[in-house]
Amino acid sequence: MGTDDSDDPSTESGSPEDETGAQTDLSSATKSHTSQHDSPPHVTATDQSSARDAESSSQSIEDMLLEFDEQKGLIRDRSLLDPNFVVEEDRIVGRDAQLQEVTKMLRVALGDNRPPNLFLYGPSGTGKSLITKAVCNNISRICDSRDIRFGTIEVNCQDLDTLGVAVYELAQQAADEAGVDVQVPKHGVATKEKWDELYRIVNQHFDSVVFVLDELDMLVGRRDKQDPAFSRLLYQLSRAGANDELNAYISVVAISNDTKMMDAVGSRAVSSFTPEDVHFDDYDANQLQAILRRRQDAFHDDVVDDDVIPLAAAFAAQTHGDARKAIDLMRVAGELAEREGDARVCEGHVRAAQAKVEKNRVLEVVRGISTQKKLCLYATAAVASQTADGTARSTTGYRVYQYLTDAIDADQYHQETYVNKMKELTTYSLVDFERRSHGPSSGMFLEFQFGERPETILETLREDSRIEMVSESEVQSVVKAQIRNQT
Ligand SMILES: Nc1ncnc2c1ncn2[C@@H]1O[C@H](COP(=O)(O)OP(=O)(O)OP(=O)(O)O)[C@@H](O)[C@H]1O
Repeated sequence: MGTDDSDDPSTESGSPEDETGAQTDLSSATKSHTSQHDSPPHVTATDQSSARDAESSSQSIEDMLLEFDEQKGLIRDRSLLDPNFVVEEDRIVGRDAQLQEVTKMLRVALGDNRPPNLFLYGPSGTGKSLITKAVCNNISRICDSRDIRFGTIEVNCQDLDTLGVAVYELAQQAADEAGVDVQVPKHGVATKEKWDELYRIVNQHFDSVVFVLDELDMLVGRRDKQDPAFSRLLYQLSRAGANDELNAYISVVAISNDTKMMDAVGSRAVSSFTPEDVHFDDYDANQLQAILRRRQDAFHDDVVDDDVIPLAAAFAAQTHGDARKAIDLMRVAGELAEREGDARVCEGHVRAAQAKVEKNRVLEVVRGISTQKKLCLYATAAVASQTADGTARSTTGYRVYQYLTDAIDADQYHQETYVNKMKELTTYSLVDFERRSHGPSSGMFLEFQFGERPETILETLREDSRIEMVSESEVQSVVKAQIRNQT
């Protein structure tokens, strides 16, 4: 097998491989038909397979659908490989401390009291949302038996661009949880009316509510950088909980990947929000293996090779131990094996899945960036691909950037602009940096480190026709020379 480009979303529709395949089948079928007239029927293996191919290409869509439907898949329970599915408690591994802390703090809701506000932070895929949901689900179940009307009102702030949209989303989620309709329109009304609607729903239907604001730092809003929308949301919600606007007990759980998010929260919000912090650290490869093993029954019995889970865990641990990535790799590997009609998921499927997942992620980022940013990224990734520790110094990256811009006759920015463009790319978590100095002679520089393999970034960027023009081997020689010159 190997990397299946037809799985790439950019080639999904119109699948060029399928077209080529169909043409080959048709031409060989015609040839064998003609030869039957000219000479005695001597059926070769090629003829047989051509005939089979010709037959299968005349199969109706319905026949094909039914045939695929009858094929035994490898995946038995897809929900276990879905990142949004809340797994049972016995499938949660390596998060005892956080589970205990969050449970201890939120259990106050069971005694008909107000739980504290929480700030859960740590890298993506480290179980912040899972732990919150698992604890809230349990509280909800017990509250039901005690006649306490408990609700979890959860929003992911990633796709919410203004405070008004976020408040409407909260009202919508509250209404869904209560089984009623929101009575204000989504657009064309002041944010104050949306707040009032949220308070109305909460006051009418709940005794106690936990608001879960996932990826809160992404809610920046348009107004001003000093007082971002997430800060205003925190202020308003936690203040409403403390005064008469909300009768129900309110706790706000803010979740973020950005450990510094609280530094950006304005002083008004800090004084009303005052959360208890819970830190989620990276998983190591062993923990990731344990997480995957407890989901192995997502697959039918005995269809997953022994080396699949260790390899998927090792790939996911390479970046920062992201359980979502590990689970995703298992799912994609399983789906690749199914699509290829293989009887088992094996190491090769995991490697192909890794290439595909990485490439898709990089594609997602690079698709929308300017040529200049692509050149900065390409130069830096080219350096990182040649250093022993996979890092790239900004000073070296800039020289390679200069070479690239000369080679394709593009505008050339100053080093400071190159550095700023690279820094902007850190918001996509594709690249990170640290300020460093290797002694007085080297001066200060930024050291960039990539979240994905630099080779994947280079490969993806070479799909840009301007970058493709530059000789790969020449870039490599320039990079090597520049690395040798590093002091
Ligand atoms: N300790 C764990 N045990 C079992 N599954 C886990 C564990 N931690 C995370 N997962 C699984 O990994 C995936 C991602 O987890 P989750 O969404 O909780 O991460 P997160 O820290 O909230 O990430 P993000 O910051 O990106 O939202 C989910 O499918 C979740 O079920």
